[in-house]
Parts: sequence; structure tokens; C-alpha cells
Amino acid sequence: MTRDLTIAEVRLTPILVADPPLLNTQGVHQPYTPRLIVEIVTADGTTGLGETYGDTKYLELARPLADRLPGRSVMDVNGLFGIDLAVDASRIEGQADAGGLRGVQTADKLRLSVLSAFEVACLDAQGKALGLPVHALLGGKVRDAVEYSAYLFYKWDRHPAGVPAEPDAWGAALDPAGVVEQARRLRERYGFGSFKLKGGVFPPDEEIAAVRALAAAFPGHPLRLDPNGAWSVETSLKVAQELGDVLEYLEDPTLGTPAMARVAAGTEVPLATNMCVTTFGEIEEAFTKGAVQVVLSDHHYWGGLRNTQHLAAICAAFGVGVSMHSNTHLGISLAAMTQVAATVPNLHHACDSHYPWQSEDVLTERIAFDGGRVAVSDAPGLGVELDRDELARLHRRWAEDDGSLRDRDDAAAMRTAEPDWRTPAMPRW
Ligand SMILES: O=C([O-])C(=O)C[C@H](O)[C@@H](O)C(=O)[O-]
Ligand SMILES: [Mg+2]
Repeated sequence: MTRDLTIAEVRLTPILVADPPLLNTQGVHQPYTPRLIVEIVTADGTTGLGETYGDTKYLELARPLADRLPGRSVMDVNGLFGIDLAVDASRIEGQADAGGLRGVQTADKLRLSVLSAFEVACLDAQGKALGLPVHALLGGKVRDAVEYSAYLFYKWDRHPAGVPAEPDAWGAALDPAGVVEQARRLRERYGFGSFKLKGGVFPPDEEIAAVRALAAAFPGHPLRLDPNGAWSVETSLKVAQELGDVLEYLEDPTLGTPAMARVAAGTEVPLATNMCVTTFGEIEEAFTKGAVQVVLSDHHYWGGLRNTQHLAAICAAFGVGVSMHSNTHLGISLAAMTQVAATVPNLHHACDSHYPWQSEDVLTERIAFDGGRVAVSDAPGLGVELDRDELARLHRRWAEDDGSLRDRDDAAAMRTAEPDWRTPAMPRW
């Protein structure tokens, strides 16, 4: 049968998803976080799914893009990236991403963060139409399961009093014992074998103590600490020296490639980043200066699954490791991450994923971790199915919001508990 893969319709559904009170150096997660679900429907009725950030600036770009797709072929992914999308650069250029902690914003990164969801949706639709998994469209899987690490957060036991939120079963983690207990529960439930602690929340000595406690509780398991650039070069070197014997890598200890290069020159501990190398343009300086040893790719802002493969190839050429970064995301993105990770031969570190923190999803079936791994689906496309009732419910929450939660703002969330809180100046320690 000849199929008509002309795009007939694109549906964009902004949603608000429950998020626990996870702490980071900028503040705390809001009780609900915005995501955007993209559906691309072909003339013969095949629907491809994609997911990306749902803040206003992404929606403002996604809407005109969606309007331009009907009539194009879902096979024309290269053409998709050629569409001229006008980004109002003055609104974002050079600013740090307030909620996202993913480096300096640029107009191109914003554009790619939107395009990536459409690329994933096109690949999902292609796969469904051809009866092939997305990994086959990307050249085929080199592994049957993708390993993820437990993403540990300092956290409160609940969102501040008076703030509407979903119940949280995880309790507080504000000291080494709390962090170890959280790690134990994540390992019991999902089988994770490596652990990443989101740092930059407490003074470095407290976070060193937490990592030491993890090393004692889980001997031999890979450990990472990520303060999102909150430390000076000197502090970074001190932490590296104190934890060098237990760290798999130190992630973004300090801000900017020159400072990361100074840290890298003073320690044997590998440095990973999702902050100083977040675009192709940032690679040359970082790699030639030896500033990073592992790049944490993220298909959302690198511009999709094929760009993730390109990034991995460049990393391989320079002998730099590659793994994956994660922000709050749902199962469509986890499926996309797993499909592309399955095709990257040089992916040797367990990937990050926030998914265990998300109690809500828009899939009919949640994606399962077994032994810390997600099995690579061989079903057509991404191998996931949309739960339309859940999508509608989470969209209603977005529609009924007064606007205060439609743009992620961790500092604003922190101010509901600590009214004087300001985004800390960096380096914080
Ligand atoms: O540096 C990282 O790994 C992240 O930025 C991941 C997330 O953004 C995390 O820090 C968060 O959401 O608080
Ligand atoms: Mg990071």
C-alpha cells in the first residue's frame, strides 16, 4: 500500500505536570512545570509524538512552526530544520536560563529546542508508517537496553504551605542520611547502579559529606556531583581533591569554559558538562582547552536525535565521553532518549533522567526501569501511546493556571518559602 505521509495537521498541547520540591542552586522546583506535547498527523492518519519545554517562549515559536507544516512530508526532516523561524533574540540572548540550568541561552538554542520535538514527532510518524522503530531509522541499535543513573536531589518533604500541589511520597532529603535513604529507595524501586547528586544547594562541605555517605552505603558504585556551576575554581579543586577517589565525574563544578579548563588542568577527576558545551559552536574552545571530558547531550536543546548522533561522533573524534542530561520530562522524551542512546556506540556512562520524579505522564503505560535500564523498544516509532484523557487533564490544569506556573521559575518558587530569596550570584562558594 502506498501511504500518504503528507502532514495534514499539527496539534500542540501545553500542559502542567506535577513536580516535587526538588532543590537546586537557583531555588526549588515549582509544584507544576510546563511541557509541550507535539502531535504531527499525516494524511493517512498516522500520528507522531514529540515533547519539549512548554514555557511561553517555546510555545511562541512552536505555534508558527506548526502552522507551516501542513502540506510538507513527514519524511522531510532536513527540510524541517531549514524552515526560517524568526526568534526574537533580544528577549533571550546571553541570559542564563533561569529554571533550566542549561547554560547560556541563544536564539539558536531556543529554535533547536522547539524543532527537536517536531523532529522526534516526524521520526515517530515515519516509524509507525514504515513499521520500524525509531532506532532503525537512526541506523540501528547497538544495545538492547539503556542504562540510567539515579538522580538524587536535596528536597523538602512538601511544597510550601498554602501552595497547591500533588501529594509527595518521597519525604525530605536535606542531609547525608536523607540523601542515602533517597538513593536506597530509588535503587530498590528501579535498580539504579549509579548515583548523581544535584549539588550547589548547601555549602560544599555538606555536599562532600553526602557523597562520602553515598560511597560508604554503595561501595564501588559510580557517583557524580553536579552543583550547576556554583563553585569557584578553587572550591572546585578542593572538592575534586576530597572526592577524587569516589567520583565517576564532577559535573559543571564552575561556570564557563575557561574556568572549567582551569579546574580540569588541576585534577584527575573527569569533568562533565551540560552547561558550558550546549551547542556545536561551544565545542571547539572546550575541547581544544581540555575543559571537559564528558558531554551530557540533551536532544531537546541540541536539536533532536540526529544532532545527538552528530554530537556523539564529534565527541568520539576528540576522545571525549558522552552521556545524557535531563530536565523534568515525560515518557515521550524518555522513549526518544532511549531510542537514540541505543544507537550511540560511545555512550559509556549511565544517562540522567528525571522521570522517576514525575508521578504523572501522558502515556497509556509508564516506561519501566529494570536494573536501572530501559529496554529499547522495537515497536514501530517510539513505541509509546498517548493517553488522551491524561493529556486533556494536564492541559486543563495549564489552561486554568493564572499564568504564574506557565514559565518555570525556581527562584520565584523559593520566594514562597523565603521571601528574600534572590538567584544567587555565581560563584556561590
Ligand atoms: O545540570 C543538570 O543536570 C540540570 O540542569 C538538570 C536539571 O535542570 C536539574 O538541575 C533541575 O531541574 O533542577
Ligand atoms: Mg548538570
